[in-house]
Amino acid sequence: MFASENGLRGDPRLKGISEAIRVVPHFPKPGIMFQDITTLLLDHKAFKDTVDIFVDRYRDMGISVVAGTLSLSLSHTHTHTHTHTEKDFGFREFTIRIIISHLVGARFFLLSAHCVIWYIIGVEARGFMFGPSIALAIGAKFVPLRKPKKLPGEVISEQYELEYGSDCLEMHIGAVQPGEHVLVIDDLVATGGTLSAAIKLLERVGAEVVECACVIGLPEFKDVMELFMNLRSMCTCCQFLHLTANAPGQDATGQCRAN
Ligand SMILES: O=P(O)(O)OC[C@H]1O[C@H](OP(=O)(O)OP(=O)(O)O)[C@H](O)[C@@H]1O
Ligand SMILES: Nc1ncnc2[nH]cnc12
Repeated sequence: MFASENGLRGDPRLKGISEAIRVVPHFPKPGIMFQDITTLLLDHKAFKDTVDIFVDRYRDMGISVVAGTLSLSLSHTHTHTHTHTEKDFGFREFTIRIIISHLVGARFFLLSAHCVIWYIIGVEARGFMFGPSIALAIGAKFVPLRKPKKLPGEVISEQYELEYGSDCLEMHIGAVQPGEHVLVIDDLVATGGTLSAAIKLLERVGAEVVECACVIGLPEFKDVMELFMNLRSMCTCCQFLHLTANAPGQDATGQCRAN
């Protein structure tokens, strides 16, 4: 599983994070087991631990140092190749990673590549709850991807399908420049449609999507792999939590269980 693959095995933070996420059955429509991270936000320790896991990851990649010299000019950018180790998340070659994560039922998804991140991209609305904290901590900029008609400036749009409908993401033109390296943050990946749309949007403006990271992944959505494989950016899906929406041991009040 992701935790053991990525140096988080036995990490005491995982249980607290897992238990702080509520599952609300049949919301927003019958049959959906809604993973509610608002209860995580009420738990200071669990919330901080969640952000810290992301920050630890990117700090280990030296991103805070590079972000300190962040420049919109490509000529001033220091880019390095980062070789992931088992210790710092254990990322392997893309295809292998996808297969492994799906075999174990991935719950924490992280799309990976090998360079320095300049921008954190948050997906409305729940990506905004984690993205800015991570961006501040590692010294990166934060760019919001918003739902339609929310951004006042000129935008580019990308439509996508959701577990319970369809939607559209928009980003200000000029918010990210061609060649810039970005990290996409969201709370959860289900079908992968939202993250795929985010990546496509960023690719259309010439950005390099270094990674996408979510707190929760729903392993029952197998087609997420195919979606990511069709993208230009390097992507993978991994887990550090094991929260199963309708598994035994989870009651109707929405209590989750850890690995
Ligand atoms: O992997 P997917 O199938 O695309 O689903 C995941 C997305 O769904 C949820 O957002 P939602 O669209 O419900 O919007 P919200 O954050 O505004 O509630 C969640 O926060 C992710 O962004
Ligand atoms: N089951 C779920 N819980 C919370 N957010 C979601 N977005 C898509 N599916 C979801």
